Amino acid sequence: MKAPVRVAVTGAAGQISYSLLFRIAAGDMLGKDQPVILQMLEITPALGALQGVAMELDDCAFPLLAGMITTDDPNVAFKDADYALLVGARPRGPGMERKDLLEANAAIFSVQGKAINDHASRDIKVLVVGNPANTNALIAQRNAPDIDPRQFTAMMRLDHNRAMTQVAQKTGTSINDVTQMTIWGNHSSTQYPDLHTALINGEPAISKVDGTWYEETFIPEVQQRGAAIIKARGASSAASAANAAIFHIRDWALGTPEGDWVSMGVYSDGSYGIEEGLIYSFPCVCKDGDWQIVQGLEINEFSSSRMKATENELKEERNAVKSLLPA
Ligand SMILES: NC(=O)c1ccc[n+]([C@@H]2O[C@H](COP(=O)([O-])OP(=O)(O)OC[C@H]3O[C@@H](n4cnc5c(N)ncnc54)[C@H](O)[C@@H]3O)[C@@H](O)[C@H]2O)c1
Ligand SMILES: O=C(O)C[C@H](O)C(=O)O
Repeated sequence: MKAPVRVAVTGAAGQISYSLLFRIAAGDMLGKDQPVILQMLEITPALGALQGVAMELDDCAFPLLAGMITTDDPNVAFKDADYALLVGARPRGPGMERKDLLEANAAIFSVQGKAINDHASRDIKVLVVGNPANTNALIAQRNAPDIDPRQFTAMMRLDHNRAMTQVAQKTGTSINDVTQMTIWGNHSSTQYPDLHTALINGEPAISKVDGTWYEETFIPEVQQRGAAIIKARGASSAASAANAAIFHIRDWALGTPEGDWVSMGVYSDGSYGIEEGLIYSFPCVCKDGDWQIVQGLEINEFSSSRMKATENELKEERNAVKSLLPA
């Protein structure tokens, strides 16, 4: 058996975590041979509910669950953490855009970035789920100057999975036939789900669908899927969000399948002309616990303008939180 790793999860009494924690403890994220210690953070009033979640985790008798910490202190939650899933933040309600949450949520991520900087493992892998995820990831990253910025990522995997399912259903194929999907940009309604890079059974996906469906149905449906879930369920996505978080960390830690890639919000190095330092979603290949942006994809004029629009939104969001971004 391997030595246990420490996994910090924030918002641990919330609805996403109610699915996420149990799957981490079951080994779905880091493998069936990797024991985990869960370090669960909540706000003080939610500690009672968090205790109930910890009791349920106990009652599962998970062989891989090597320990648990419940706390309202970020310095305790992130102590020596090897992984951090930053879920704790307010979700949006009907009629809101995710960036409307910036005011309520941004400060959480500066505090947590500092705590990660001061207490976490130097090799920590951070995934920000709380919305607006990309800009919250930027805030956490900028408040953790002693940690490599490449270790802060934002969750785009739910959008990636949504896009794969939409195109598989449209073309009467299986999810297993779809590869090389790409979501560019922000986890928001400006994101650009790009079918030009995707393949269905090894052939260009764009050649299997008509252009009107692509532009007028596929793109807006993927962009608006979060809002559609809120409308249908009366609450934002939870189990599918937890699943996307599991897939994101699993692939980052254990690698992406040969010949395929995933979409991750990562620190831009200027690839594809996207401003350096933004947390922007790119197609990424993961290997040996590291990610690389897929290079050399052909970008047509349509794609280029969509990629720019979502980049511009990220710049605006960054501007709105500049007081939380140390120089
Ligand atoms: N990136 C994505 O694809 C994606 C998908 C789904 C949801 N989300 C976002 O994830 C976030 C959580 O969603 P949810 O449905 O679990 O919400 P929720 O309200 O059910 O749970 C959030 C939890 O976070 C806790 N919390 C608040 N401030 C905290 C802090 N400073 N430290 C620790 N915990 C804190 C709350 O007490 C609550 O228990 C929301 O912002 C939502 O919009 C993102
Ligand atoms: O849409 C939301 O606000 C929740 C989440 O980001 C989602 O995409 O389902």
